[in-house]
Amino acid sequence: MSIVVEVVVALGAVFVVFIHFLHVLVLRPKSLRAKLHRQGIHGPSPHFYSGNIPQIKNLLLQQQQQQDEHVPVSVSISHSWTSNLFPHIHKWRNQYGPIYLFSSGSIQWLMVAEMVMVKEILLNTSLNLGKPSYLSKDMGPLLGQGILSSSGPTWAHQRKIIAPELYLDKVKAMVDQIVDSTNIMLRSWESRIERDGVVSEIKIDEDLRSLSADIISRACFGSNYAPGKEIFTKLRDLQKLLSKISVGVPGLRYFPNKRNRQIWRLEKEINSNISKLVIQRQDEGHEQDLLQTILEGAKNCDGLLSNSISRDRFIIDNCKNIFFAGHETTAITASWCLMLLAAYQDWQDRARAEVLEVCGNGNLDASMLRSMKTLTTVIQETLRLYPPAAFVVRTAFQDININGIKVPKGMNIQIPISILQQDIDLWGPDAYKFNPDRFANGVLGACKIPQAYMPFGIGARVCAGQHFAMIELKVVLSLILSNFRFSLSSSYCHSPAFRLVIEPGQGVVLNMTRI
Ligand code: HEM
Repeated sequence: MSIVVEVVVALGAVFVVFIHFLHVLVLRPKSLRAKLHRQGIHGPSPHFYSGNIPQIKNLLLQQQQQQDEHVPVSVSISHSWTSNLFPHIHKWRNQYGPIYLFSSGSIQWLMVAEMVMVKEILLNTSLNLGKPSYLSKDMGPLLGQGILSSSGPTWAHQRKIIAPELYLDKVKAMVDQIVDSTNIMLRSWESRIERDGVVSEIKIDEDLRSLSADIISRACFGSNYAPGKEIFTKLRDLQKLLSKISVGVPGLRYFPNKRNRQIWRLEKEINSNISKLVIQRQDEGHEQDLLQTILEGAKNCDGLLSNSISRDRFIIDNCKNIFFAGHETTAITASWCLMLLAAYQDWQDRARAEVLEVCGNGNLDASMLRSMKTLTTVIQETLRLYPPAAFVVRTAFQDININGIKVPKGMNIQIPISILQQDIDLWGPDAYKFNPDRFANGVLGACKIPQAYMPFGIGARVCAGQHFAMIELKVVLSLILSNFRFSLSSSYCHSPAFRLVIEPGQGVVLNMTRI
């Protein structure tokens, strides 16, 4: 009798799992797609389990092979890299128009590369559009339910607590700290140049990542920044492991294979290290850094937040979110900027002349940064051609009408920042050229539709750390420019790569001399 019961229970469990997968992989996707097909929106046919991922991988492989055959070995710097990294978007946009459907496993996407609709989506202030749930599920070990991945009232509450701390006034006070951190890196470059003679070949990426981790650790953890930086090193390893997992394919993160075991171990260690810092902080009293802001915000969690996330999750996840959002993005932008300034010596000279004029022989301070107009346009143009975040994503939490299209509840939306920022119709025939002058009169003068410039996103969920990032970039770049002259090394290979962010695939190698 008991065996019969066990068999019935087991069959029941199998049936429930089967129904769940049937719903997630077949019925729900079919129904979502059908609702958009009826409105004339189409796309490539997906496989029921892996969606269009195999087609995407094939197109990437073909693109890679073509490149290997045709591109001369000599260094060539073309800024029109999006067709190499996202050949599927170019192909399907030509085939199905700027608004089309595709699927990555269980996730159904509406690709939107049409500005009227993009504006309506990003400027929409209702809480019916939010972040897709795969961010907190597949990217859970990294993002959890923090500000980056949450939606609705939970997000609104977190934004209110965290964002003001990242705004301009607070960051201004940090300029001295950013200068101190940068000077440590510059002294190490100087010693290398002295050791090598006059010129040193320096691969800058790791140094800039370490610098950026140092800066964000100080902002986040104040004088506890050394253990904070250790946490960030582990988070970087976690990010690397997670970037290899295809999001949306059910179950991939739960197989007990070597990679997943590493992910689980790192997640546990990071969470417990942050908790230790928090406990230490409660014993020791406090300073007004970002962790303190998050801790004080957590005290007021009882209302809105506690229904959806616990106090501990709020603290841990948001520390991880700040790292993820602010560390890699800023370091990579600095790498791209230096690569471009090395490739375009006239711009390097112009930017350096401005920095020297603004700073004179004195120390850099916050008030000087506003006068660095040329450097600002160089950073803006870098972020246009090489935005670290390639896409902005949203999910419809309710059926929602966007510019006449009824987007059904559960549909995800992807907006290709990098492709819109290089669109000839929006930016003119020199869209693929490096021309910081286009920003001489601000974003309004640079593009037919200014909202098409969105390296930091636009609207309610615009990057909370954009001022922080711009200040950090200006300080770091102006200190480098005023201390060194640099050109691209012959070993530099221009190969933008997409690994959660758009980064120099083989790093940036510069020949550096002291001024
Ligand atoms: C060049 C550097 C950076 C770039 C290109 C960048 C870009 C972005 C983008 C595209 C978004 C998503 C916007 C959206 O979904 O609509 C975002 C969100 C965010 N970023 Fe940044 N970011 C940078 C630096 C930073 C820094 C330094 C910090 C913190 C210190 C930061 C904190 C955040 C936060 C907290 C959010 C979430 C905002 C929300 O959802 O309300 N970012 N960023």
